Amino acid sequence: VNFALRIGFYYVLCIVCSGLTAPVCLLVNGGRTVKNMRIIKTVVKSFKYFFGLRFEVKGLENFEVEGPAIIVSNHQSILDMMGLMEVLPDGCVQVGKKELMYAGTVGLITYLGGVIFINRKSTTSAKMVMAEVAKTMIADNVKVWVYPEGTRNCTGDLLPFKKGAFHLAVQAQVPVIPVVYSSFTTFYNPKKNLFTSGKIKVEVLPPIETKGLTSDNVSDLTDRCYNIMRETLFRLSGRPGEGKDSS
Ligand SMILES: CCCCCCCCCCCCCCCC(=O)SCCNC(=O)CCNC(=O)[C@H](O)C(C)(C)COP(=O)(O)OP(=O)(O)OC[C@H]1O[C@@H](n2cnc3c(N)ncnc32)[C@H](O)[C@@H]1OP(=O)(O)O
Ligand SMILES: CCCCCCCC/C=C\CCCCCCCC(=O)OC[C@@H](O)COP(=O)(O)O
Repeated sequence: VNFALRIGFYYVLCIVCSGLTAPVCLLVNGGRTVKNMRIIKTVVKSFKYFFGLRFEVKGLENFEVEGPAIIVSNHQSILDMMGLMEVLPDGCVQVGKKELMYAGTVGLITYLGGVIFINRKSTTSAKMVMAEVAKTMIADNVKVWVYPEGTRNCTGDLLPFKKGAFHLAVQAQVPVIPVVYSSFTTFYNPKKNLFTSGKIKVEVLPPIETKGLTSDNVSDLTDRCYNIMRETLFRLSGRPGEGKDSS
């Protein structure tokens, strides 16, 4: 019951705050633009106090690359939105599933914030959207945040990475910046109805350059990021190597 109440409250908070923030975004910035993320971020950063969550962030200076970049991070839960806003650099949009667009006021606020919507069921259309993004991120100087696991996963390990983020980085010839959040399993587990207060360690890792790489190198780049992020996840979560073989 406690779990349902807390998660329910989170949903209500998201829906109500989106409804209140949307008109502010419209008044200040006039429509769909990444500038709205600053406003959204300010609102969302207060959410953690309601749930007793603390963030310990390291490596923020690694976001200070010149020009655009692809940011990749692990995706555990809808609660990630708080962790996202905790560190989100200016001028950064996220790639999200298109279903989010229809989530009422939350859909509206993600639209206004400039979230790039993709249809995960159609590789062809997702690739087309991503190719377009590769061009516009240079022109508009924006960073793009992608969850390369492609779905939520709260097992304490990483799912295999989808390659979209890395194709994007190579096509735009921009660095990849990995961000890792420690495992939520000690304080959040929907299967066990667990959702207590807790501490989340966040580490922004050094940028990985892609200058000169071609589509032939995408698989290697993906594996490299995966391995670095998995090691970091285990280190931050204090469970070195547990789960699968680390190969
Ligand atoms: C005030 C209150 C506010 C409250 C509220 C605020 C909220 C304000 C924040 C919102 C925050 C949102 C956060 C959302 C979070 C999600 O919604 S996460 C879910 C959606 N995101 C993703 O899925 C991103 C990751 N996925 C990808 O990048 C995937 O690669 C794609 C593009 C979807 C394609 O998927 P796929 O076909 O399943 O996968 P994949 O195996 O990668 O590709 C198949 C083949 O195509 C190739 N390929 C893939 N992409 C490309 C490409 N671009 N070019 C060429 N080839 C390609 C691959 O290499 C592969 O070929 P092989 O190498 O196997 O030969
Ligand atoms: C017409 C009224 C409809 C009302 C519907 C209201 C729904 C309100 C929904 C959401 C409140 C929480 C918003 C947090 C946004 C975070 C986005 C997110 O983390 O999405 C999950 C997605 O990345 C992964 O998708 P799957 O794990 O594959 O699934």
